[in-house]
Order: sequence, then C-alpha cells, then structure tokens
Amino acid sequence: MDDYKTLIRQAFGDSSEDSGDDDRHRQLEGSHITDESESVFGEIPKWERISEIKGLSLCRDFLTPDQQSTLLASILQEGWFTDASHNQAMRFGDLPAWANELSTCIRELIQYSTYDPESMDTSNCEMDGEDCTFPSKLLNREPLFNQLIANSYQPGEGICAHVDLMRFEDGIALISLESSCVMHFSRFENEVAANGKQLEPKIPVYLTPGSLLLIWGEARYRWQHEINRKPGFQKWDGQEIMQKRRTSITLRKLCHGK
Ligand SMILES: O=C(O)CCC(=O)C(=O)O
Ligand SMILES: [Fe+2]
Repeated sequence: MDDYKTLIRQAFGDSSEDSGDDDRHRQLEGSHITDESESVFGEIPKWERISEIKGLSLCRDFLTPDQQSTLLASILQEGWFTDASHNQAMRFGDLPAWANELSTCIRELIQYSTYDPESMDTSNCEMDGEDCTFPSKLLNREPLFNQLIANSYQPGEGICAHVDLMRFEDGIALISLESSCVMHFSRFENEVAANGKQLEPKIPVYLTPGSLLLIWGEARYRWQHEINRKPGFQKWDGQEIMQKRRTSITLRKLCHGK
C-alpha cells in the first residue's frame, strides 16, 4: 500500500489540503480512516457501482484538484491541442510517462480500495465475478493499457453513441478533466418500439473532473456510451450543467496481434 501512496504522490502531487474545496472535504467525511495523512487521497476512494449496468464503476475522488491540474498540464505539454482544429490524439504502444504513471495509479487504486485487511486477502475482489470493480485477470495483465486517446471537447461538442472497437480488449478506463458532463449508456440490442423510440431509458452517468470510470464486461460489450453536449441534453438533478472545455483520457489495451 505504501507503494501506491508514493506512486500517486510522485505522479500527481500531494492531496490538496489548501485547495479550499469544501465540497470535496464534505464528501470525504464519514470515513473509517480518521487520520487523513494515512492516504494521499485523505481517504480510501469510494467506488460507485452503476446498478443497472454490470461492469461499470465510478470513482469520483480519483484525482484531487491539484493532481488534475498536474495531469492537464502534462497533456497540454504534448502539444496535441495547440492547433484549435485538433481535438483528438491517439497513442499506441509506448505511452507518454504520465500515461504509464496513470495506469500504474489505476491498478494500485483498484488493488488498494478492494484490499481487505481483515481477511488479509489482497486479490482484487472478494467476488471476482460480475459485481467486482475490475476482474483480476484484466487488472494483472501486462501492460494494463497500451493505447490512449486524449479528447478535447469545446462546449456543445460530445461523442456519438458507440461501443469501443473490438480491436481493443475488455477493460477500459476513462479519466475526466475540466468540465463535468453526463455520459449516457444505452443497451446495444435495445428493442425499438413501433414509433421508433427506444423501449429502455438511457442510463445517465455523471462524470465529474478527476473521476475515473471503469468499463468492462457487459458495460463494454453490451452497452453503447455517448455524450451529447447540445443544449438541453446535459442535465443533472434537473439543472443544466454549465459547460466549459472538457478533456478526457481513455486508456485501453489492444488485442494481441492488432
Ligand atoms: O470523452 C469521453 O469521456 C469518452 C471517450 C470515448 O468514449 C472513447 O474514447 O471511446
Ligand atoms: Fe468510447
């Protein structure tokens, strides 16, 4: 566990004690860890399971505001988005150092947050089944990820409904930066009613800056995901989300031989 703390600190800096982010601190109350210095996150990060979709888990507290700034600076330093006409960059194989650090942090986070000191069981999940955050067979593969996409979305821009290409293995990680957004999931084989409308409602997932979304199994193969940032489509708790630029990083692993 110490390795994990050292890693995330080296990669993205300390947790931001002085960020003045009261909401974040409020969210973190009620922890069973009382000594904040115990974790660089100030807390064992919590996972939210999206109950309607198997294989979808969200960690809102993955990166603190300071760590988000450091990561964003590294992305911008790549120079991918200096020309306003460029809004997407892909890398295969040798990823930039910051992306490898991010991968390592994701692996360590999953291991750390599912570590049960009572049972001394360090395997990923007590149930390495459909309810787990990320199955150990994916978590322990080498490398965990070898492909990245960085997306930079201006207000109003999003991504159409899709299932990620089959040339990528199962197990995808998505990190959100800057603007919050709602990503909608719809079942791929969703039946369509006679009037052309989908019978099942889309499932909204609220992606806040610094969050990590893990997508595997049914969520990866049986559900499409999309972000529609046109006016009227980005609502959470009945309120239209104020849009800014949004940057995201998607990490995946290419299928063998692709
Ligand atoms: O920008 C996002 O959060 C999603 C990106 C995505 O779905 C993809 O890269 O396949
Ligand atoms: Fe995608």
